Amino acid sequence: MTLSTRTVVFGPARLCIEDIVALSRRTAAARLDTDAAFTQRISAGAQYLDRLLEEEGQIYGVTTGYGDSCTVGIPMDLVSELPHHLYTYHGCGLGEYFNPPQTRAILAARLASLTRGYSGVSMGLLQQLTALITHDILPRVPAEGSVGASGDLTPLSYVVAAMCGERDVVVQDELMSAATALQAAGLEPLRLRPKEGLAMMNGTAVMTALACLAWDKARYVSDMATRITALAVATAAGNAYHFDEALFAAKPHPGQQRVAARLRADISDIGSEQRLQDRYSLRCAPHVIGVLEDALPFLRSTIENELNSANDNPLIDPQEMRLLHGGHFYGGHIAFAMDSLKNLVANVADLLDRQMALLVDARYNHGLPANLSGATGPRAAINHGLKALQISVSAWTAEALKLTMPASVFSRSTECHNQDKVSMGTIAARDCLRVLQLTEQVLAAMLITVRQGVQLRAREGGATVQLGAGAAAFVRELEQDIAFIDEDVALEPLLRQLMRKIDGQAWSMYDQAHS
Ligand SMILES: N[C@@H](Cc1ccc(O)cc1)C(=O)O
Repeated sequence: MTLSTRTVVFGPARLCIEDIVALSRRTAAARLDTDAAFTQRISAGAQYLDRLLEEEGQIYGVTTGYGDSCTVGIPMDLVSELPHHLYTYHGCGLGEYFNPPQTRAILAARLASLTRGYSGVSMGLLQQLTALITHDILPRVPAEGSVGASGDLTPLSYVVAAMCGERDVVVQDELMSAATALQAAGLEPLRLRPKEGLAMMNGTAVMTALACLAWDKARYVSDMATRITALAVATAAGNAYHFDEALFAAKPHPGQQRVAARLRADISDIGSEQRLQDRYSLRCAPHVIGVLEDALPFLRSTIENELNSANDNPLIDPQEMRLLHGGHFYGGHIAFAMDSLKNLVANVADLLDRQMALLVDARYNHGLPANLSGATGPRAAINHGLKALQISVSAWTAEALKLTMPASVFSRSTECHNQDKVSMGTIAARDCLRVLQLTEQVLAAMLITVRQGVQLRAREGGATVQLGAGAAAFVRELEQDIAFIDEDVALEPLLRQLMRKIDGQAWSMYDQAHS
């Protein structure tokens, strides 16, 4: 495992999506801020809570039961056991487990919230959570069971349980008990102080972590879809003038203008158009990808505001010595961000699916062979080129589109009507990641398609556009990975290899100054 020298410092400073992504990929290390003002703030919060307890004030979730059970008083001699009960009875998650990068992002997002200094947790708890990240001890967290509004209670119960030496973790691909992993790393199981169970669980860390990863993937999808569009126009012998600067100056969406500018840099007309106006999947590509591009800065600020928020309950203000009871675990902003993002991304998948439909169809591709098959002579009859790949793209696109139903509108009253309105943000974020995965599959297929198409266009003639330097270099890179297809070949291994490269964002395409 290679950790770069980059370190993400958890303290008062604002974190960004890239910090969480770097921690999830283990290209950065984590540490707590050592500034005295920060450590004093954390200790002051814990001490204030102790004092409140001594005075036997009523503190939700400390001297009361949880949620609707807040009317139940907890006898003082049982207060210390309460936090352990919280994670224990929430140990009812099901479904797939979050993968290692997702789990790392979850740990980091929870730490980001607790280091706002409003949660009344001890320095020891923050250190234990940081230690999980540093030693890459990854709690095994089931993905299902959060309504995303009492926080991600159930999935986060697996994080706090692991910190206490309970349930299972994965360390370097090996499944083991948390107790064994803590011991091997020289860490003591944590004994929770009052309120610490709530502080760990009563927040939006799971959906926020997934949102950071989704945003990062979506930004890359936007770039790749733009570059692929340029190569699709080149393959189809389409027109670059649809992306004219004066044309786009007349419609002032900056993201859409940026996509058009990127297309202009990638392709320029060399005359003799085949068709005065290309079909929408080519001509209106900036109008589809541009919506995603325009939404990204807004979504970033929403996701980062949540990431840098104290999103538990109750909050403890150590400066003003106030206990604030509220509902900051409600993930409405992330639910909206993820419901929106999955819609934007699925529309891009659909755009690319339509482009592929044009390119493989000899009725629309301006003189290229059916299915973009490279076979010639008698062997052309038995070769079917990209026929099946296009069918797969149709399936992946349909599945992505099907998942765009918003999750947030499925709010339902739960927990004896205490949680009578909930965000469903975690479901939205999981849907969004699945839509992204399907869209990346479409991207992988389109890389094969345009790589094949650009060569066929050169072979068949009738080119109407010339590639810019960036696009031409990209085609040369694609040629390293993807062989020209003349004889039929099973494409799954190649698709998987391309998926890995897309996930690793192996190609850098455009200047990122604006997102
Ligand atoms: N989110 C609830 C707390 C809660 C915790 C655990 C539960 O099982 C239910 C509710 C609140 O702060 O009001």
